[in-house]
Amino acid sequence: MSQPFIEARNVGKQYGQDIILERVNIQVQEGEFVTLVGASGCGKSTFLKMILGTEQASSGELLLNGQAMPNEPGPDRGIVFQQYSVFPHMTVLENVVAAKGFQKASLSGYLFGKEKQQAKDEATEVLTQVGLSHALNRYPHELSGGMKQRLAIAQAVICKPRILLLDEPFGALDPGIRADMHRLILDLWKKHKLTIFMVTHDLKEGFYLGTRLWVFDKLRHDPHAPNAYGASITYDLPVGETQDSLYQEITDQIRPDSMATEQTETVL
Ligand SMILES: Nc1ncnc2c1ncn2[C@@H]1O[C@H](COP(=O)(O)OP(=O)(O)OP(=O)(O)O)[C@@H](O)[C@H]1O
Repeated sequence: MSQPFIEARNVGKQYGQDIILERVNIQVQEGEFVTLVGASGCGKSTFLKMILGTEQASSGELLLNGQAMPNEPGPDRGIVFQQYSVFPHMTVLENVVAAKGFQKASLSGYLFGKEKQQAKDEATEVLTQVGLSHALNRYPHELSGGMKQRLAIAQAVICKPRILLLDEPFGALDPGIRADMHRLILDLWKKHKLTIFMVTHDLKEGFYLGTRLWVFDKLRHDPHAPNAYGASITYDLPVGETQDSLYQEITDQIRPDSMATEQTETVL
């Protein structure tokens, strides 16, 4: 097998005395679509932040192409959060052009002349891909939740990341809109040959969208010291094209408190 694109070797993470993650060992090849599920607070977002470069492992090694993961965000890694992270005072087009500008090395992030026109053309192209070509001149407050999330995705995609990190990106959207977003993300994944890591609280969504599903859970518990042990990846499953029998098996096997109690319905 070729060198993994991303590899975690015995990765652990703690904040002060609290152990969040321990003994995380994984290898991921470029082009995989990994979905991450697990109880609230078990460290899924923390793991994404370590790939993004805004958090570092406390122990072990996290590698990108065999080298230490850069300890700051870079254009090769884009992220979309559940809460819409767009600039409220800019139009849809300006938001995406600005995202491209911040990618530039210039301190101001401003683009000028030919470069700016090129960024506008690229932004228009990406906004067409995410279905927002009719809303280029609207402001975020004039957009629906789904449209805002399409905009946030366009901001990430224009930077041409190789890795796209999605932290519950559809959690705030209603089921009908989520089905549209699923189609969009699968299209972008294929078109741009992305490697995706997506946190979701919806197990069915995780099974449907991913090529691989990770369950984060604690293997060790001390009832007197709940933060003495961290979560690991307790299941690493090939998924995709909803495998109903496997889905049922995992639903039955993972601890009842491993998933959020919130019941969300996924329309597939
Ligand atoms: N900067 C920080 N300093 C201290 N503790 C933190 C910090 N960031 C996260 N934590 C703690 O780390 C634990 C894991 O948080 P994280 O957000 O990774 O969990 P999660 O699995 O993504 O949860 P959720 O599903 O609710 O989003 C939590 O207990 C959280 O309070």
